[in-house]
Amino acid sequence: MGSVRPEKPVVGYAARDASGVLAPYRYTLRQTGPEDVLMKVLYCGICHTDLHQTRNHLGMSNYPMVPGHEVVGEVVEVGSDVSKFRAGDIVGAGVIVGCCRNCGQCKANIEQYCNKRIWSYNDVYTDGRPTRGGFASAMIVDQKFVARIPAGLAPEQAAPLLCAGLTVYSPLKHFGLTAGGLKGGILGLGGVGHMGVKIAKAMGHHVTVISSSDKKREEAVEHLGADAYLVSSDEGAMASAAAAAEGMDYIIDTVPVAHPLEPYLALLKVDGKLIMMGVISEPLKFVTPTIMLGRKSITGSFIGSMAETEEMLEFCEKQRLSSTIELKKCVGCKKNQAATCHQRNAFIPNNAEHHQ
Ligand SMILES: NC(=O)C1=CN([C@@H]2O[C@H](COP(=O)(O)OP(=O)(O)OC[C@H]3O[C@@H](n4cnc5c(N)ncnc54)[C@H](OP(=O)(O)O)[C@@H]3O)[C@@H](O)[C@H]2O)C=CC1
Ligand SMILES: O=C/C=C/c1ccc(O)c(O)c1
Ligand SMILES: [Zn+2]
Ligand SMILES: [Zn+2]
Repeated sequence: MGSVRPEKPVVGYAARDASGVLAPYRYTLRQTGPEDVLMKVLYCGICHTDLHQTRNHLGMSNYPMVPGHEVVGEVVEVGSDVSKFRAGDIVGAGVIVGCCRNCGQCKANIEQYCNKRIWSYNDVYTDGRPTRGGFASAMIVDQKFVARIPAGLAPEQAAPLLCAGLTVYSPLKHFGLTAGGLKGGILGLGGVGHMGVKIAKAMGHHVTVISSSDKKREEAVEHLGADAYLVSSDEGAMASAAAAAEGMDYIIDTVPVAHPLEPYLALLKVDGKLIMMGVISEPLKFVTPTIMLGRKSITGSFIGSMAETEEMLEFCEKQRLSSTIELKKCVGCKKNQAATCHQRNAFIPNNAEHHQ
């Protein structure tokens, strides 16, 4: 006998092609299984990966696609084997909603590197259905991939932490870059970059924002608390920074398009790390002396684990860190109440019933 719970009809916003346009799309969620958490979506951040995926930048997009992987919701129903969450809890889900649980990576609690990871959208779930993300009225997620949003974090502020926040927190922890006094660079001041500044500052780092223009100087220095600001096209300023006695311990590179690496490698100190975050499907170039003469590393990192998600959320609560967001009302309900701020967009689909 299967579950007697019915499948839940939902409305989401789907890309039907690579144009980048999203429009209402109706579908059903699977029945709430024993390990499942059904959540009403309250807020969902917009990550540049949503743009890459909806626009088929990676050549792997399947349509219709309901994006969204910075999801905060209220638990509506839990499966029989779920004890950690109950109806009414405020929870979050991110980029990954499944893994094999048996491989070395899964056993080491770095399930984001499992070769059988299941993405929260544009993938196929264990039941053979397409996965659909958080630009929707509701989502069902296995409890392993659900995190509790701490009471001290506003739900809408928490949404971008589930990808952008985690994406910078994880490599700083993994590469041992958490000590106070380190010198860090944040290349690209968008969703991931602005969380990079906040988290690195909270760790006590000296933070330099490296941006493509002068437009975000005030944002970086006055609002986010960056210690220095470099415009990447200002060759004089870049050369002076590279010649500075002490270089940077790390640079978190969030640029989402192909770009030269050598100007940034030049800013690193001996043993410094250029940590690539951007999803770039073209080859990047550099000449080897730029890393050899300083034993520098170019590395990458992919989101973070569920254990790190919980740790990062606690860190943000403790440090009173939040994301900087722009709230957008659901486009479908026509009540456009855009409010406040800069940098990030939050998509608010909890009015999706309006369209049913
Ligand atoms: N590795 C991982 O696990 C993750 C990877 N990503 C990837 O990281 C990248 C950044 O994501 P996110 O921060 O959400 O993106 P945003 O669009 O919010 O920010 C990217 C920033 O890069 C800079 N930039 C420089 N050149 C360009 C360009 N040609 N087009 C757009 N931006 C440019 C801009 O900063 P400025 O104006 O300061 O120059 C911009 O604000 C994406 O490729 C995304 O897919 C995202 C999350 C997780
Ligand atoms: O935003 C989160 C996802 C990041 C991501 C990283 C690497 C990759 O190949 C992707 O398709 C997405
Ligand atoms: Zn993301
Ligand atoms: Zn695995």
